[in-house]
Amino acid sequence: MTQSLQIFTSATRSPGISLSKHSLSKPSPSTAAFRFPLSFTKSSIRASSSPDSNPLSSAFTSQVLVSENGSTGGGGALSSSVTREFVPVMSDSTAIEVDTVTEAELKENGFRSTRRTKLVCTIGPVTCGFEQLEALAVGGMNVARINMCHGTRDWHRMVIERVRRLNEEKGYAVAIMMDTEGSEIHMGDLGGASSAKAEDGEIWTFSVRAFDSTLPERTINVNYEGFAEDVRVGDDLLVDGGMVRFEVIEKIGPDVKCLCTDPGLLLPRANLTFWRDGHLVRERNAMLPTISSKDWLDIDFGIAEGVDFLAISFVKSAEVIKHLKSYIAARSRGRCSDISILAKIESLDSLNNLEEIILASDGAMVARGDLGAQIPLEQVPLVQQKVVQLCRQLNKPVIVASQLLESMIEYPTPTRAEVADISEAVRQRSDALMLSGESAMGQYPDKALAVLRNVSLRIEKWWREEKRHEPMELPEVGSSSSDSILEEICNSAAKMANNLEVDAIFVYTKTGHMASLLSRCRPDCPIFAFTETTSVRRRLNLQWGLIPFRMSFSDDMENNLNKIFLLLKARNLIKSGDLVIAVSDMLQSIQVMNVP
Ligand SMILES: Nc1ncnc2c1ncn2[C@@H]1O[C@H](COP(=O)(O)OP(=O)(O)O)[C@@H](O)[C@H]1O
Ligand SMILES: C=C(OP(=O)(O)O)C(=O)O
Ligand SMILES: [K+]
Ligand SMILES: [Mg+2]
Repeated sequence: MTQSLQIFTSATRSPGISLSKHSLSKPSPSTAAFRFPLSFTKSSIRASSSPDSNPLSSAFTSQVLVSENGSTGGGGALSSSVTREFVPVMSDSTAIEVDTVTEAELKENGFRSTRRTKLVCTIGPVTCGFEQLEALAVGGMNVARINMCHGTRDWHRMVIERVRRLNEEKGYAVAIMMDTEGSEIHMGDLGGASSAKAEDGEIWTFSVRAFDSTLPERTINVNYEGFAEDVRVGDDLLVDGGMVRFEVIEKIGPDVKCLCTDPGLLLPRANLTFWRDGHLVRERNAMLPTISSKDWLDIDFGIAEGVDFLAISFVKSAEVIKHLKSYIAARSRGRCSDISILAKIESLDSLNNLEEIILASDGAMVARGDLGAQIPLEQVPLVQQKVVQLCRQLNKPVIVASQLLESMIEYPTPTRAEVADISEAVRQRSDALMLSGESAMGQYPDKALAVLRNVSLRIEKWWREEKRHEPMELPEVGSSSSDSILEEICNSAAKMANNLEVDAIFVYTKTGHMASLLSRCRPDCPIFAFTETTSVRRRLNLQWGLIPFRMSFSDDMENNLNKIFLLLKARNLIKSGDLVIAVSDMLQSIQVMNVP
């Protein structure tokens, strides 16, 4: 017996939330008889293939006629034949885009245990191949990050193209995040070496001189011309926030002689900070622009390549984000909503302007690597907690980044402390976790990703089992009355979903806004977000609990629902009797219903 309770708000007609109609109605699948392409395993295709000029899609798709009662005909068995092998092809307007991993996860574990925390992988030399990228996608990568500190633009373009191809051919929605270099002080390349060991008591030269061929022994290039002027004898020079430590002992023109006091491995282009009397010296950094001239060229490159996220390093104020946003809007003539700007919280200045910066941005990253070089290490966990909480209140996605599994760059198993650190980030309900060196140049990128995945799943399960609905205040984020209505609908829908223990929330969202408002509530069930645009689908992939689908839909909510039920049932992603709540930003309503 399928019943649906529809609660309509009549906001478009009268202001405020008034429940003008309560109706019990039966969704009518009989209205939805239409053709749509579904994907099949190779074996089932031979029975019925469709004419298609694309050799790939014709090899993998078939036209299926959905009859009035929702059963399928002409295509062979659907349920058991859908495996990870098939390739979804989405040229038809009545198809639905979902990736094979989501599909397999939903089938294997059911709605409740799909992963809610999203995973970001930095792509580097060990993961830039197509097969390696695919392995990461299969392992749960939601966002691929390219770091403009490293590699050439051609290399980055190649990675972007491969991720695109993966999405197109395999139905993934892996988003691309480009991370700017920023203009803080850092070392140069180590003359081609992948690392150099600095031993206790050794004397190294840090120099702003340009060396034409090979670097002299124990010499490090510094990218910032004022370096030798700015440091003083007696200063502490920290590489990568203290991974290696030197004391300045002598200045000779452009050369600064330093004594190694804490030995360690120097990595190419590592960040440099200097400290005097226990304080970070940052006058000069404060004068450097957040976005350097090289960063602007990289940003142009990112816009041209159509990346989904730009992560801006060493953001100090909201102004730079606002400026960048208007630049992008002008550059892309109105298509500005296609790129989200993430502020990296990694400098002392960003902490002083935290709320303004997050408000101006589309999301934030707790970039613990550099942050730990700018504030005492013991403060980093508290800053993380604060940023994660603030982002959720302001409805901005937040990523926790750096050193989550640092030991796995070299070893196949994580330390217990690393597992505890990941658990804490998941427990804080951050939207996403990020791998850096672990996936860019480590020996076990897939294993590291599996650790993130498994720890996320375990902690999320614990949350649900313990029914730990945190009493977090979610303040209003919008300014207009229609914003308030949407927020109330989402807050109520999420609460109803928890109380009624529904299987999933369905949201139809054009811009993604309503999906993010639901995600902010962190409900117990997953949120199926249906959107019409591929780029919105990709961007939603960074947000907690959202399973993004792309399909075209009409203004008729009931039609949309029936279409979705048919499509998802045909793929065995939902079944008759499942309880769902549906909301939409086109029609301000909350519907509770059993899948017919
Ligand atoms: N595109 C790339 N090419 C080569 N190496 C890379 C690339 N991206 C990242 N790496 C390697 O992975 C390490 C960790 O990446 P990440 O944390 O993003 O950079 P960083 O250490 O500069 O902050 C880098 O130090 C570098 O050795
Ligand atoms: C993510 C960070 O930035 P990057 O890797 O670009 O230094 C960080 O500092 O933690
Ligand atoms: K960077
Ligand atoms: Mg950084």
